[in-house]
Amino acid sequence: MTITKDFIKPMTWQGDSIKLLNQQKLPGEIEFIFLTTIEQVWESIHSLKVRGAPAIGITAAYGLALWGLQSDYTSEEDFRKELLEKVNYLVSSRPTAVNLYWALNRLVQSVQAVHGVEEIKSVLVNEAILIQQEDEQTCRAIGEYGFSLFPESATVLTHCNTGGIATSKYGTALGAFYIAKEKGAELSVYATETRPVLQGARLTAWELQQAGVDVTLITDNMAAHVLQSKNVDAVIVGADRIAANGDTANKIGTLGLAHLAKAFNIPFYVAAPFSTIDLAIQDGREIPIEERSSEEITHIAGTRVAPENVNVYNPAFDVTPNELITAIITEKGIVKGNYAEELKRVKELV
Ligand SMILES: CSC[C@H]1O[C@H](OP(=O)(O)O)[C@H](O)[C@@H]1O
Repeated sequence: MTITKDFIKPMTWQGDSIKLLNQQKLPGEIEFIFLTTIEQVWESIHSLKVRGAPAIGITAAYGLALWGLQSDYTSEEDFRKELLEKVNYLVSSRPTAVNLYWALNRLVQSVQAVHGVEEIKSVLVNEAILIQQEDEQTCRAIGEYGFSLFPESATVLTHCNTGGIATSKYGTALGAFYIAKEKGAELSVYATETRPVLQGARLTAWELQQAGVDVTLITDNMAAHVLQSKNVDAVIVGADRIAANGDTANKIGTLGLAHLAKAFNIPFYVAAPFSTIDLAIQDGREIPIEERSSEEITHIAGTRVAPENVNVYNPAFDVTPNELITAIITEKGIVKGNYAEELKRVKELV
């Protein structure tokens, strides 16, 4: 059974708007919104209407292209100057996922040798479309490599949401489960709910259920017990930014899972495209960690569950040191060992 036809496209270029799946409404409602301004794109990324490193990169690229089409510059110099200001504006929506910067920078590079405002506008649109198209094949390849690591009828634990809606299609870590389904392999997945935004409970459980993948939802604080007692064969997670030495920023809670996997001698895999690898930074200490609003923690479904004025710390990501990562699964293969050398070598293949 080929499940790919059933994927919901999380974002679609409409020529004068971006059709976006509003992930804040899932799983109860499948709502599409149409973004018509760069400000709406910024807000959709910041408020997690669209989230997932590759997905926010693609959406930001469409946002920049949309702004270009709507601008009325005659001076190419002025247009280019404002273009860079809009890149910085979009990058400010979320600081951790390097895909946001990677996609926007790719658009800027794509018009370096192009001249004429109208020509530049056209190239920006085409490059953004190309990024989404390429991401589909990239994620499928990651899924194929990820699946190759799992034993027959494996039980796997995953964190947050790294599925088709977090990318252009297939996802990264979840891609392995989709490929398994296509190949008739029956995997069992434990999905952690992933407080505070509940990407696991709301999105991963929903995506895998829709795809007919056996998924069991657990709370984050059950992970140790599950890894200790449920014969889990592997842990696989996504990434938002991977430093040159393999240190990986991912959803808060990932670091704890990596230590638990080590303690229980379970392989710990990171699945990510090369657009998530930032060779410009040497190690995880340089990765900016987004801090989000206290309301994400003090409220559940709009109801206050913590006292007024309580101190809150809400980092959206943590950094897993490379020594806790068994392998990094990319579209160009499975990277192991000396990540500083291997990531650089494999990146040259991309
Ligand atoms: C392929 S999604 C990668 C990554 O993005 C998620 O973060 P967020 O939901 O805040 O955008 C999570 O860390 C995933 O692992």
